Amino acid sequence: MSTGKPATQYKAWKKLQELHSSKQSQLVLKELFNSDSKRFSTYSKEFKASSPDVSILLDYSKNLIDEEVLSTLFNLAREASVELFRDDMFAGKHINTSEDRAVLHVALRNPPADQGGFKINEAGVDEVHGVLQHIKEFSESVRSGSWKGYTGKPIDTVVNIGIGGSDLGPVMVCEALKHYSKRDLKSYFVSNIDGTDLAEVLKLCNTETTLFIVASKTFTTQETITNAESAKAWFLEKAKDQAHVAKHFVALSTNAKAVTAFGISESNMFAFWDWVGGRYSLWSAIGLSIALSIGYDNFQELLNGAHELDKHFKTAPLEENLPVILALVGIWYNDFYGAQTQALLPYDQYLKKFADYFQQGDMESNGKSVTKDGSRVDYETGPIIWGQSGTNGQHAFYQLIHQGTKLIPADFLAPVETLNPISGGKHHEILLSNFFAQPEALAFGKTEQEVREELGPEASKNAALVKSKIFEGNKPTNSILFQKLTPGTLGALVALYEHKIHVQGAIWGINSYDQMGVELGKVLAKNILKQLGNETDVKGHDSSTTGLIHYYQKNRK
Ligand SMILES: O=P(O)(O)OC[C@H]1O[C@H](O)[C@@H](O)[C@@H](O)[C@@H]1O
Repeated sequence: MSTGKPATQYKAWKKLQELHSSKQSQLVLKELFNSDSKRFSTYSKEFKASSPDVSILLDYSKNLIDEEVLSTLFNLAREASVELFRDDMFAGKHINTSEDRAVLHVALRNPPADQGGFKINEAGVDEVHGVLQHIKEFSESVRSGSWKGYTGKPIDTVVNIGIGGSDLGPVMVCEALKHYSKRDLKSYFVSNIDGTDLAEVLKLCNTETTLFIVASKTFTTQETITNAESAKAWFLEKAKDQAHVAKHFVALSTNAKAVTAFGISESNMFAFWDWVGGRYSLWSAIGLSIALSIGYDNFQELLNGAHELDKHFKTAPLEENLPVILALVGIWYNDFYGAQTQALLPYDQYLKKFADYFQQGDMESNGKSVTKDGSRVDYETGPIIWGQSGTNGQHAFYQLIHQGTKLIPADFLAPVETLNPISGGKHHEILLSNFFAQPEALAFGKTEQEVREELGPEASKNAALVKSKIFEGNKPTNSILFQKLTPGTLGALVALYEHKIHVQGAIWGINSYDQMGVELGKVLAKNILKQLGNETDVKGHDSSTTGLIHYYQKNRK
């Protein structure tokens, strides 16, 4: 089990603080590369899955690290019992201590034990393959057209209604694997309680040919249940008969009672279990919209790719372990350099939702300030995750990364092969040129002398211009090159970052698997909702909140 100890108590933590103060001036990328011609081969590792098209190269050589820093970071991981905590997760121990739950998204992509899967003892784990079979049969019947709507027509539109983990995973994966999707089966996602979200999607739907998936682990989330009720009302306005609901509404949930109370029969429910965290649930029944879009075999490939990365995480020595390396390098900046954020910059248009997805994955997991043993941390925990696809980001916010005052560690991701080699592959070559150029420029910058040479005689006339064109460099990045965006590769990439989050949480001693901060919001909004009817009901707030509610009450039509 994770020690739950404050991280500052580890010897390696103190050593890292010392190294940071004593070595910072020596950790200059230009010099580190000049003095070591093998730096790339020393600090890059390749993950290869058994499937030939799934491989990931992690180059972490452009980080402000040397052997001493890195070995101390690995010592930190050992002192924090990262290996034990990892094994506890795979064994089904209740590492989500506040909710007394196992954390077993790895079980969702685990093949049966006789086919090389991990042995995991936890109630529900032996039901995983039965639910996958249900997903397979159902998705195949919808995709083939044998599942018919209430007027006998096949389904041509799928609307997933869910929020948070019951939305972001399917949204990200359906976008990322659009290349493999069935184009005549449209997918929409409704998440926001803002009626606009549902209303705009319903304008695109036909009651006779639309399937609604109500995705909610708890089946109590206000946004999802309200959206689902409104979608059902819209459907019944046309379909009239309650019995038709069974052909157009299915549920993905752990809460069978609430699902039947909503009017969806258990035979139309795809189950999962309390040991699947919302932000780790795309591998579970929550992935039904993915299987519908890309087909069950591709969905299975996604699971297989994640499982391959799970095996790597479980068995590779820490020094060779990609999620561990990413986690430790991240901690170096987050806790010793004072970096506040981490950018995710995929040079692959299909991955444009990758950073959005890991905003929840990382920030809901590691946005905590109390350790498992209840102490307030006196160090930084989870970073702010942000980013967008390259090269769009270059024309938006890279200026600040290159020349601003903040240190922004960034991960660059790109495929070796594109799925769309248009114009003879020209686009992809340009894209990759940018992918190679940006980390290089960030690391090595541009000196005053280089700027002067570039400007020529103009330089001596305009000192301010010279200064404005200098790039200090020494900005750290990881570069991740994968072969091609297949379902298996995507599965492995997502699992890579999931396990990175796990390792960081273990070192910080926090519970990465609860989300008490989000729960509070749900309660607060429900209390105010009851008071919105009458001015006299508005009680118990500060003058600002009361004033705002009164203003709304006076002005609403
Ligand atoms: O699937 P549900 O139960 O509707 O929860 C949706 C989301 O609610 C909250 O925001 C959190 O608990 C998230 O982790 C969760 O993903």
